[in-house]
Amino acid sequence: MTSYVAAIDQGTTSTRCMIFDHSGRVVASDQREHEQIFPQAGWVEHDAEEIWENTRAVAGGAIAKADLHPADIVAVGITNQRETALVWDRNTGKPVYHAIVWQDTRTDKIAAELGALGGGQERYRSKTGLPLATYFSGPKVKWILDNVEGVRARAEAGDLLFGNMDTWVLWNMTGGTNGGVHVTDPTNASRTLLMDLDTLQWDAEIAAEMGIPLSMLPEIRSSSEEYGKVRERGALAGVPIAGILGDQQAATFGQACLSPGEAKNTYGTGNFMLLNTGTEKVMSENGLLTTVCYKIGSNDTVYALEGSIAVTGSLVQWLRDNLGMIGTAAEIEEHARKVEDNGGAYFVPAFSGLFAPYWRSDARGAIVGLTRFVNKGHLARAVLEATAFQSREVIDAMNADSGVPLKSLKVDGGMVVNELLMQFQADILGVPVIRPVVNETTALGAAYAAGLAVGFWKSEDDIRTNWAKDKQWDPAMDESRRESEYHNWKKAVTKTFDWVTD
Ligand SMILES: Nc1ncnc2c1ncn2[C@@H]1O[C@H](COP(=O)(O)OP(=O)(O)O)[C@@H](O)[C@H]1O
Ligand SMILES: O=P(O)(O)OC[C@H](O)CO
Repeated sequence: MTSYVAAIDQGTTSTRCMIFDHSGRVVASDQREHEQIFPQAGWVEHDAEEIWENTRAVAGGAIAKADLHPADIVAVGITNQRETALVWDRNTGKPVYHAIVWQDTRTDKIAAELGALGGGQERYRSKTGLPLATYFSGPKVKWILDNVEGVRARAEAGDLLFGNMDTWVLWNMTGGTNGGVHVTDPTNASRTLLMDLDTLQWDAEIAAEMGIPLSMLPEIRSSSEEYGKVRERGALAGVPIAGILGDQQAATFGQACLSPGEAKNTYGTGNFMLLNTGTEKVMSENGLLTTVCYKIGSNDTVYALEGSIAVTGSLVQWLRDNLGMIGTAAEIEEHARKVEDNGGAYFVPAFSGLFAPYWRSDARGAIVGLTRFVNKGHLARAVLEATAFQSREVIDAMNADSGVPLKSLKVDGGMVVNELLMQFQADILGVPVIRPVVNETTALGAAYAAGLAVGFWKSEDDIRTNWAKDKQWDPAMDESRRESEYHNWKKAVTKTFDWVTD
């Protein structure tokens, strides 16, 4: 009998279930989008119950499309949008508030107040690897406890649970109020500002400073081991859930970046570049994050440096949904191809402030360099180029932190079908850009973590063997143009600073 591994990919815009065979090939997949809720400027929420409903639907959908029985699936892995924070009642299974999404900036004041206790934005960096910014989960949980009526008392009474979306999906898949497992993995926990990067345990002192009861926090287990089995009524009934990786770490694993010095860049809602630094924890001096890359069972923890960019693909969505300038995301390339260059226009999408390498929550988006000459094609180019310029900035930071210049870049994610963007990325970096055959590296990485735990794949060598190149773009821009374009971009970025002054 042929066996398979399934992965649930709970992303920012949609939830997918994918089924993989032993060669890492996609056998079937199903996907559902969920609503993006914007209650006010800077706030972004998700309805966690809708997400759980979608998770059940796509698990059933993928199994049906593949015409398989749960007994054909040897393990399931979970991967997820990271940092997005949810608090729910362990007795009823009901969230006390929507999930607060990673892009949400409402915790700006909380971050500033915590920083004022001493050490400013760097207060928790030595323990957690992270700057004190709106991006991470801890302050989002504090906001819920401080602002939703009656919630703090319920949390202190031990009735409430916190989780990122991995934990919410796992708890529900393993039975919810009927014996649900309340667990996370170190890649997700390393995005909360609450986990000590050395011990891989919650830091009681930081949790106390944020007023978060330890009883709410999930147990931190490895990224690859059996946490429990899918509840009997589920589409994957009885299948062991055996892998959890935050989506960007999952993509790093799925891209076979398994040795120190190997890196990938994922182009989705935002962009996330991760460089495997091995068992060494490198502390950035250039605005990058230090994060857990993966921890496979009882093996040593592998760390990564990460350059997180909040807005890349979501800028294309914004053009489509808010401006109606394009009908589909793919149309942006058609418009961009009608012109030779950006016509002098630069679009800095600081919609959630700026993440790496700036960490400026006071920044807001700007289009600069406009003249009467600029047309729709130039703007389309400026939108795509923004992704490539932002990626160059994090790669420069990575080169500076690691001391080893990147020789080539492995890419994946929804935007890498855009050929113009990929060529411009190679041009502006001056190194080749390489796309793998299986672009669904996020789900694949979670499947690998689960499959390794149950012996479906024997070792990381199987992952290396399965990886194959699909396409490569080589730099074709001359050095002086590359540097002058990049110089203009850097100047454009400075125009977004100091916008939010309250
Ligand atoms: N042809 C394209 N050109 C540019 N951007 C695209 C294209 N197709 C999809 N995208 C963008 O890719 C993103 C979706 O990528 P995906 O990896 O599925 O995202 P996520 O996992 O973050 O939900 C969307 O933001 C969309 O705007
Ligand atoms: O869901 P994605 O692919 O947009 O990824 C979101 C990241 O995990 C946020 O840190």
